[in-house]
Amino acid sequence: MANDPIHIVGGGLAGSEAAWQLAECGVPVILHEMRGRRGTDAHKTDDLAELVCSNSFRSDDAETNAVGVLHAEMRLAGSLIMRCADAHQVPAGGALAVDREGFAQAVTAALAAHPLVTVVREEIGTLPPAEWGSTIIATGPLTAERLAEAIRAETGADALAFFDAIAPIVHFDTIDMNTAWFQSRYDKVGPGGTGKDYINCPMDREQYEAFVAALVAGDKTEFREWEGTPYFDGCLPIEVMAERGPETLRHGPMKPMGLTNAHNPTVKAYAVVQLRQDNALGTLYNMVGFQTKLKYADQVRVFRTIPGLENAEFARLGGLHRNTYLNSPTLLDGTLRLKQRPSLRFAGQITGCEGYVESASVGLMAGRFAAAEARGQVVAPPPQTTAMGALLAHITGGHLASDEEGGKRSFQPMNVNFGLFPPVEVPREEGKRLRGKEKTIAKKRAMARRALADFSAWLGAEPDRLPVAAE
Ligand SMILES: Cc1cc2nc3c(=O)[nH]c(=O)nc-3n(C[C@H](O)[C@H](O)[C@H](O)COP(=O)(O)OP(=O)(O)OC[C@H]3O[C@@H](n4cnc5c(N)ncnc54)[C@H](O)[C@@H]3O)c2cc1C
Repeated sequence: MANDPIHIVGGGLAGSEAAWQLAECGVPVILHEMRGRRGTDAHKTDDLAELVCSNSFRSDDAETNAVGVLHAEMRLAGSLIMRCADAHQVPAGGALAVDREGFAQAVTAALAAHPLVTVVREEIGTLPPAEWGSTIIATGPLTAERLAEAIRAETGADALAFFDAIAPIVHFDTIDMNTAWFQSRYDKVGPGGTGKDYINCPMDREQYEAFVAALVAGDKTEFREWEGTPYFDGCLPIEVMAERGPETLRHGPMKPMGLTNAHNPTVKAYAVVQLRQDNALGTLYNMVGFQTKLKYADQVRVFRTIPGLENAEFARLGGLHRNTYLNSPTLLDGTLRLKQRPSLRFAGQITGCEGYVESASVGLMAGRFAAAEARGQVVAPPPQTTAMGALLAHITGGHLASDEEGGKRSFQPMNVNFGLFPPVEVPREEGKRLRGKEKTIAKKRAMARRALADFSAWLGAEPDRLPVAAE
């Protein structure tokens, strides 16, 4: 019922946006935030929606940049986070950067002033009691331990990750398939596979030795205090493996066995880098076993020495940091509810998105879904052609769940990027005229235009129209 309050746990970017969307729909909200009672390893204040690190919401270009499109969609949907970011903008070229204190204080004040929002400062240490009814959990990458344990007990040990060991993800159309080839190791056909499920990039001995030396010499990010958890097997950074000896990688993620170079079958590769399809659309591929702490510039420099990846564009670079997130594609339904307990919805980075804006946008969707449900309306997610829909599809199932080595989890958090959008054709005349980079930009423009048109249509089609930006 719309008069029963909806509880939200966590008043970060996602929880604050979800609370705003609900309240603006006329649904009362109780927002439980522990800061004020206890802190996290990264937050410094008690403000809601505190930015824990950079003060940038990244590119504000809604014509050729996916995060800019996400900004635009959020503004169309009456986002509190975007309204406060716009009001507290500081100069940053094409990026949207904010005065962090002014921004967080504005979000805190707007929620405190809303008659339908009650903020309670307390840590929630268990799963919400049944009497709470519909609840959104938006406790973020640093979810307090007791609640994280309770979520893990409910969902299963493999369902909640505490570490984000990220391998770089490459846009397929930037891989040189005249050098690389499709093949699964030993041509093995896994469930739903074809025996050609991986992209393989070959190296000869000289290339391999130079590559290992570059990894060892590369500039690395140091662990911060709050990341002081030791490495564990299965997500050792690639450069740590390289440091263990020159042959380690050839017997690990770069082993050449069971693979025959389709372009040069008689020459055996000395080592092979494999990439695995990362989204259902086949537009993104991740570098298998390449989780890394190399600094971003060095990742680009060193990984572009891999034959076939000389011109690779990365949808995301690798990293290794503390991050509590769900294996959402198996756990959540299309409107972010826990399948096994639909009164619980999740939002923000804990669902497996990455970044301030993405987290807030998932909060926005969760708030709208919960509001529609409270009002007895049918909930329709935004289409995958929109930035929010593309992100939601990544979170709730638009990825591949297993790999040929036996169904290991492969879901990794991700920023919004055009690789998550279904492909689009540029108008024929334009397509004929353009080449290379210009064509790529034209495609991005077409995706951005389509996203904003479809998002506006989605907003307009919502029953009983949920709030949108002031017209
Ligand atoms: C150290 C660090 C640096 C980051 N830097 C960036 C960056 O520079 N740029 C970027 O785009 N993204 C960054 N991120 C990623 C991510 O975008 C942010 O963490 C973002 O704040 C996530 O939004 P959220 O709402 O999901 O979680 P949060 O903003 O973290 O909000 C979660 C809230 O839940 C509260 N909470 C947790 N457990 C409980 C509980 N049991 N009971 C009650 N309240 C609870 C927390 O106090 C917090 O206020 C960073 C993440 C980390 C960890």
